[in-house]
Amino acid sequence: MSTRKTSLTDKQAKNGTSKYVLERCASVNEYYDIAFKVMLLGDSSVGKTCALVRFKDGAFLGGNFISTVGIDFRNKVVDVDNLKVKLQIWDTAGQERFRSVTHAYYRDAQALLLLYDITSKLSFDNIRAWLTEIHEYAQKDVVIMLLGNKADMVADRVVKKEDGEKLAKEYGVPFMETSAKTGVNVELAFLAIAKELKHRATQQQNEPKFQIHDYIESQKHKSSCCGLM
Ligand SMILES: Nc1nc2c(ncn2[C@@H]2O[C@H](COP(=O)(O)OP(=O)(O)OP(=O)(O)O)[C@@H](O)[C@H]2O)c(=O)[nH]1
Repeated sequence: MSTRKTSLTDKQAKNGTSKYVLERCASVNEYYDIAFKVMLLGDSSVGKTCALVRFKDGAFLGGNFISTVGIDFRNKVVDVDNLKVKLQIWDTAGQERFRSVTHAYYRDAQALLLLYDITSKLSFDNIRAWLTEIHEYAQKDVVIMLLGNKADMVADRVVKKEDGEKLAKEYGVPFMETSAKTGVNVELAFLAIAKELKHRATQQQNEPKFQIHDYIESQKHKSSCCGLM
């Protein structure tokens, strides 16, 4: 965990602010009913940190790219069916040299958001290797969601949306395309995960199972008027 400070400092330096540290202290005391650990995974530069900052702060970290060092986390409490659900979201370094550090955190995670970059074929091709790693190190019943990020970069797209859908179907995981830059589907991805985890933890025997795929589709359609996809 000695690496966490380094990555925070790097990203703060980029923003010229130390507000993240203050926010983190405040959020430690924020009231919640139930908490879950979520991890962001995927190749370096696919947009894991930006997706987290978009969800947490509603902002986009543009400018020069500074790679995460090791692992870092941020908390966010969301309302799910009148319960306060705290998501402790771990932002991992995509670079190969930090893999052994991040492996140690897999086992505690209840959900994994696995990202690729729609403008990078390599990041998409590497998803299979990430899934192999997940099956090796994560809990058997971990919730996995596949995200094709940078959906705003239409002109540079090299991975078709249908290819993302096909891969997700093959592994039986939910999928959507996101943009940390415009915010498209970022909140929906985290909320769908929060709902799935909350339902798993509190579900009564006679209650119908929460269907994450159906939820995502219904929300996407509901929001299509407002720029979501
Ligand atoms: N256009 C666009 N750029 C993005 C998006 N998400 C991230 N970026 C840019 O992509 C670069 C990498 O983003 P990061 O969030 O730092 O990537 P990361 O996956 O955390 O990378 P590592 O920390 O090395 O694992 C940065 O220059 C971001 O500004 C997006 O949705 N759209």
